[in-house]
Amino acid sequence: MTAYLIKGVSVLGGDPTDLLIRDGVVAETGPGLTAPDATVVDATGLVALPGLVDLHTHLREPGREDAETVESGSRAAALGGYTAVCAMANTSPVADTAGVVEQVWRLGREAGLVDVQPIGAVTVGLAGERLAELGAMADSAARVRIFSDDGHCVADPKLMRRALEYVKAFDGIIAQHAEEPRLTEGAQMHEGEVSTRLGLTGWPAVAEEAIIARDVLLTEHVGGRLHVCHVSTAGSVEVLRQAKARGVRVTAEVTPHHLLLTDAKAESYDPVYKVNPPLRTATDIAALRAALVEGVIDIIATDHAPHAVEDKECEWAYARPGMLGLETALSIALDVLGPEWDLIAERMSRTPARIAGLDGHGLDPAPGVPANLTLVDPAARRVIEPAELASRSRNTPYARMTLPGRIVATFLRGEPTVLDGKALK
Ligand SMILES: NC(=O)N[C@@H](CC(=O)O)C(=O)O
Ligand SMILES: [Zn+2]
Ligand SMILES: [Zn+2]
Repeated sequence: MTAYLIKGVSVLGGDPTDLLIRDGVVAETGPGLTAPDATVVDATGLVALPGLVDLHTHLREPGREDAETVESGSRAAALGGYTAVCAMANTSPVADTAGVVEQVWRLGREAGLVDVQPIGAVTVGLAGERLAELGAMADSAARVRIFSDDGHCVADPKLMRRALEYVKAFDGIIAQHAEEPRLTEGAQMHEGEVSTRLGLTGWPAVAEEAIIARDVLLTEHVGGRLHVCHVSTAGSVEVLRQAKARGVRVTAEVTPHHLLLTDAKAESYDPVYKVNPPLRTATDIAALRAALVEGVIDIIATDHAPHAVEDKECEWAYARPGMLGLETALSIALDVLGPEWDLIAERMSRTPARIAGLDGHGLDPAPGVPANLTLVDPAARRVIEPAELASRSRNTPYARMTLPGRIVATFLRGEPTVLDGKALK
C-alpha cells in the first residue's frame, strides 16, 4: 500500500500542517513531517475535511442502469468528496429482500470508490401494504439499519407504527418520505402564488408537515427512531423543533437544492426543477438554513436522483421528479453556509455517519483514525457543465452556474479515489 504525505493542508480551517497516511489510517499529523517512501501531495491552500457521508442517494441499480449504476454513482460521490453513501431502496426490483440489498452492497465493494450502505424498503415493493423482510435485511451481509420507502410515503399509520416498533430490536431507523398522498394527488409543484399563476396543481406544505407531526407522535409512542427525509418547509422545522425539545428520537435532513432554489424556477417550465418535495419559497429557505445552523435539521443529504434524458426532457407534467446532487453538494453548502468548516463537517460527515452507524467515517483526521477524508480548494470557482459530470444522468439544476469550491482529492481508507480533481477508477 502506498503511503501519502499531504503537505501544508488546513485541517478544518486550522493552521497549515502535514498528514501522513499509511496502511489505511492517518499515521501522523503535524508541521514539517518527512517520509521518504511516501507520495507527496502538495495541499497548499487546501482544506481537509472528514470524508463526506450521504444518507440519501439514488443509485438506480438494479433496474435503471441507463440513469446510474452503483459504479457511476460511486464515482460521482467520490468526485463530490464523499467516502460513504446510503443507497435508497426504490430500485427495480425494489431493495426489499436480503438478496437485493446484498447485491447492491457487493456492487459497491466491487466499485471500490465509496462505501455503499444499502437502505432497505419498509414495505414489500414500496406498495405500502405489508412490511418487507426487515429482519432478514438487517441480518444480511449488508447489515441494513435504515429502512425507507423513499419515493413513496409510508402513509398507513398502523404500518408505520409496526415498522418503527419492529426495527427497535436492532436499533434501526425508519426514514420517511413525508408526503400525505391524498393532499398531493396530481401535484406538480409547491402550492402557492407561483402555482396559482402558472395553473399547475399544488403540493401544499401541510402534506409534509402533517406526516412529520404524526410520525413524531408515533415515534414517541413506541420509543423508536425516526429520520425525516428532505425537509422542505418552515412549518416542518417548527414540528421538528417541538419534537426535539420533548426528547423524541428524530433526526432530519435538508437537501442542497431546498437550501438554494425557490418555486420561482418553475416559471421556466424546465422539468430539471421538478422535484419531490417541490422547491418552496424564500421564507422556507430562510427557515431551513437557520434550522440547519441551529441543529434542528441535523444534516445535509443530497437526494441525488439521476434520471434518463427521456424521463426528464419532456413536458413538465410527464417528467419524473428529482435532480442530481452528489457532485455539487459541497459547493452549494459553501455557498449557503460560507467557509464554516466545522459546521460543514458536522452536517455533511460526522452526524450522517453517526446516524447511519458507519464506523470509521465522519472522524476528523487524527493519528490512528481511518484515512477517509477529502481535500477541498475553497478558493476555486467552477462552472458546472452537465456533460462533464461523472453521473450517467445530466439533470443538474446548476448547469452553467459558477459555484465556489472544488474537490481536489478524496481518500477512502488511505487509498485515493480522486486526485487532482480526477477519479482514479
Ligand atoms: N426526490 C425526487 O424527486 N425523486 C426521488 C424520490 C424521492 O426522493 O422521493 C427519485 O427516486 O427520483
Ligand atoms: Zn423522497
Ligand atoms: Zn430520495
